[in-house]
Amino acid sequence: MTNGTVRFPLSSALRRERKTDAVPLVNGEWRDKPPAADEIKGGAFHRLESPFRDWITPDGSPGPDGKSASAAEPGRYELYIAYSCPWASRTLAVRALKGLEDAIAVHAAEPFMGSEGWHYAQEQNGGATGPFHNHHRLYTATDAAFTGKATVPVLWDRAEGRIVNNESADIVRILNDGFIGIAGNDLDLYPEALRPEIDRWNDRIYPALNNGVYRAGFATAQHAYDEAVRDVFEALDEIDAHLAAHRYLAGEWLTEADIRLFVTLIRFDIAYYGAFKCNLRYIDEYAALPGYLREIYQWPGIAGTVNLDHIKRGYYGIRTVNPTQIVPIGPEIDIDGPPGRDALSGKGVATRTLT
Ligand SMILES: N[C@@H](CCC(=O)N[C@@H](CS)C(=O)NCC(=O)O)C(=O)O
Repeated sequence: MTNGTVRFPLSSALRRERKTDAVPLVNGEWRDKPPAADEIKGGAFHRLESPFRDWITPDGSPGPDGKSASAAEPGRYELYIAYSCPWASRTLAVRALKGLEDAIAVHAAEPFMGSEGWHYAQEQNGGATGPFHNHHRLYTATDAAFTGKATVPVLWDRAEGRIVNNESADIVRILNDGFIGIAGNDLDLYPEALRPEIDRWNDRIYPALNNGVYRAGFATAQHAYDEAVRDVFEALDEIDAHLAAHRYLAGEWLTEADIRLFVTLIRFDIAYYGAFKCNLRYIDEYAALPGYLREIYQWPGIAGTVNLDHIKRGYYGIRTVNPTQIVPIGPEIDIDGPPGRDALSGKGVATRTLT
């Protein structure tokens, strides 16, 4: 011991290794790494950027900011997801709301990652890629020398055998806008007139809540955990007060911002409270949030995108977070009861003309 500091030569060697080599796929080769090993800096969790960011548009013309795009076609694109994952779940929710179930097939991974990351119970046949079990094959089929993480969700192009996009925030917009004439309806979860309001909520909710719970759960330093949990509950308090007076985040219309909030709320009491130690309060203890959560859960199509068993097993199965991987029995949550929000005026999801 020197100057009150205990030195662990092994752990500093491990830290050095992490800097160069902590992602699971290195030059296309898989190495077994615990989730988030590459994303902890100074005890705090910093999420990596998603690398595949192409677009799909109705006619293949470039996407937003001139992004390279291919044309929407029924049956050509597929979603690879895990029900435990909130990022994947928001793409599933938008697929359901937009009536894209027949046009875009879904492949659901097993609820938690094994030594080769996300994997599928049955063999998958990703078009040109052929049969595979492991999700990382989608990444190496797209780029044989890929270095990084093999995350869900993936929006996959069967025709070209490659990942179009692996950023859920993009995929939500692609599903909303890219499949006009193929989607089962004309609903618009990101209407022009509400964009500033939606963007404001997204900017509030992503760092403090959607990613805030991960910053709490993956923190390896007390200060990083404390800060993250404070952010989580400050945001929940503010949103609860807002939703006591407004039906949805952006007022009378249900939008993309509500879907982004929903996927975190539905995981909160059964997973984040325990596994990620976000335990100042349950969602169920708030005034407006429980009814709001029930309303969105009971929205046509949404309950089918939620698998509570996978959520619990997914989070309590994360090795670094819960080494025994024992899944707790409780708490029991009531999401089928009446939402009780009819006193607040709401118009549902807007159509493209915001009628
Ligand atoms: N920015 C990505 C994040 C996706 C993500 O982190 N997914 C997690 C599951 S919830 C994952 O696949 N992690 C794999 C790993 O960390 O190796 C998105 O929103 O699409």
